[in-house]
Amino acid sequence: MPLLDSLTGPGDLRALSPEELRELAAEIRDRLVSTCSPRGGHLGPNLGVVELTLAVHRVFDSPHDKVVWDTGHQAYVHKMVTGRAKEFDTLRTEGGLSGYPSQRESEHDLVENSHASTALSYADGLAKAYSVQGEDRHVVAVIGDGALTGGMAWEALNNIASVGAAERRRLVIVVNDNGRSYTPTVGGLAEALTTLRTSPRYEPMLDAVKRRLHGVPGVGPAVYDALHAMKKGVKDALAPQGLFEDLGLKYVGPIDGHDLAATEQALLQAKRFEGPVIVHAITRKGQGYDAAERHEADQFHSPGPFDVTTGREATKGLIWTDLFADEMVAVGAERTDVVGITAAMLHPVGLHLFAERYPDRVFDVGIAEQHAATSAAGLAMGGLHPVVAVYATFLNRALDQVLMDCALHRCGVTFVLDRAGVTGDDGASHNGMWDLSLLQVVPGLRLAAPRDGARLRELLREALDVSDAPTVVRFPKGPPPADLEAVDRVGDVDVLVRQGARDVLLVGVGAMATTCVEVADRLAAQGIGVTVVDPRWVKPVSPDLVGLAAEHRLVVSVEDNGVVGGCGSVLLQTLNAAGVTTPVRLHGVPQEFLDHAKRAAILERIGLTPQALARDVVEAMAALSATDDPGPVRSVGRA
Ligand SMILES: Cc1ncc(C[n+]2csc(CCOP(=O)(O)OP(=O)(O)O)c2C)c(N)n1
Ligand SMILES: CC(=O)[C@@H](O)[C@H](O)COP(=O)(O)O
Ligand SMILES: [Mg+2]
Repeated sequence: MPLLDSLTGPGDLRALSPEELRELAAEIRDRLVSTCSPRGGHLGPNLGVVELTLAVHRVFDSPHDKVVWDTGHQAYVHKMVTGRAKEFDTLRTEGGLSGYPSQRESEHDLVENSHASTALSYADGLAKAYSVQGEDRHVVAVIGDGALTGGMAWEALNNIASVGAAERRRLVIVVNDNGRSYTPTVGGLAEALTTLRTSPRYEPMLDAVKRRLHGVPGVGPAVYDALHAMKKGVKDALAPQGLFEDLGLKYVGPIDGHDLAATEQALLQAKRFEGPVIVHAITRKGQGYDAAERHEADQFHSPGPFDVTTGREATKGLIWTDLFADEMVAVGAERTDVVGITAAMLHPVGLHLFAERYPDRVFDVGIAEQHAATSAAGLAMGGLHPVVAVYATFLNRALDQVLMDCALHRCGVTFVLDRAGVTGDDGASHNGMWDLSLLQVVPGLRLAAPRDGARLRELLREALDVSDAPTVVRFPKGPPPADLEAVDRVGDVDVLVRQGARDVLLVGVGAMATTCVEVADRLAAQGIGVTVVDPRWVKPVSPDLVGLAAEHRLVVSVEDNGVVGGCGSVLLQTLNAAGVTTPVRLHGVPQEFLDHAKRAAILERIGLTPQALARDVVEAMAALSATDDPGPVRSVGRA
């Protein structure tokens, strides 16, 4: 049996010899590659933390000591060594292991949120809790150099470094510094880390002294502390004043995060400190798998399925992002005022082609969506039209900036939200099911949801023509449907199907318009008259949509967003305010945290399929015909 499969928990690691640890690290890497090959996953980040994870779990005593992983995408090794190696082949499959920590899976897992830059805040809270309760526990937070560019991390560091009580907080911050988010990490912080990373390696010299002293009778902590004091002097002489020491934080490193003994040594040293301490580990994303190490775009940050031997990824078909990327290049040639902003995701959000063509007109702000939004307001005030391209779920943390910096000042900023709607594989905190609800509260903001590639191009350009309010264009993960031409247009509402009597008005939001057309086909077979419309701009609600609703017996809205506060809810409110009494049924994503699974499987489970929707409409029409009342306004799923 492979050593890896014999592990029952982190305690087993402490009994392994250096040779066995090297063998285990190799087995882990093989398992990472073989498991990610057929299904994709965060291979690069996890290959980079094999030794670091082993060291953390050998030096600290999880779950008594708490280990927090920032973003959590690099916790596969942690899962393997905390008793889940045998089921690791179920990674990111429905009902199997999540791709992020999961409290339901293990007592060793704590933070499930995959939004970056939060680990230090959790750790600060945990360390305070244990200090207040007088509990003798360590808290270890592992945070990447990319996540360290996020504002929350610095809010936390400011608190962690506060003098006084901090001395009693046993908090070890491991900076996993591989110099990259997807692409190389940007900004002054990154440059400072690079300086530290490349500073004269006073560590090796010091380690050489320690190794010689190791095992010498009488050489104990006091000697090591004296060495540390000496190191302080050496470091000041050889290495730039610590970025972190200016904050008053103890700093250990930089160390080679792939040298297990050195990493353990540094963690042991940190463990002996009473107060917060930073261990700066230098690692390499993709370490140990040539195809990942050589992958120039992002070192296999999150590849799709790939061939183990060649490292070649399965060809990805056309996705919505590609259409956006292409249109931005075209816009860039026509509009010199248009600039792009990414939060450390240049390729994933599709700004890479624009950046290649117009390198001076794209700004990578690091993992800093709040800064992205407000700096966009500044860019607009300065006479440009910024396009802020982020994944929908990551805009959540910048709601106040959209509201009080962009909208309050009527700034012409366009937010392009990729991965809007159910994304699936990455679990609850990645589904883009919040934006259509959250953004409804922003006065003046205009929100568009294209149903296909042609409308994406149209609506992006319409958004760029709005200079006195923020605009939003949102689209889902994966391939776009075929272009679907309107058969008519009522005001600014596209009519996609008009068949039979005006029984049902099906309002398809964004990509759900195609689904609604398929629903109409099923309803026709039942003799139910249907009009399918695509509002294109879902905020504000078009008066033409209100007029259409008034002409029908039943309105059914369908959106790839949470049902609470989404487009359907707002349409209902608008109809009520207009005195239109046509009953409305809302279909959307249940207002819940959804477990990971494929997008299609989740849409099936929550009833956002033509079959399920058609069934519901037939039931409603039957009820309407019987009692002239289709039953209470229903939102699919639990609010
Ligand atoms: C708020 C937020 N924005 C963007 C992302 C997407 N994202 C996931 S991992 C990652 C890069 C993280 O870099 P780093 O912290 O250095 O970890 P590494 O992958 O290098 O181990 C990004 C941008 C996210 N998870 N959360
Ligand atoms: C961890 C993280 O936030 C990203 O790496 C995300 O998992 C990528 O998602 P896509 O695969 O949809 O680009
Ligand atoms: Mg990194």
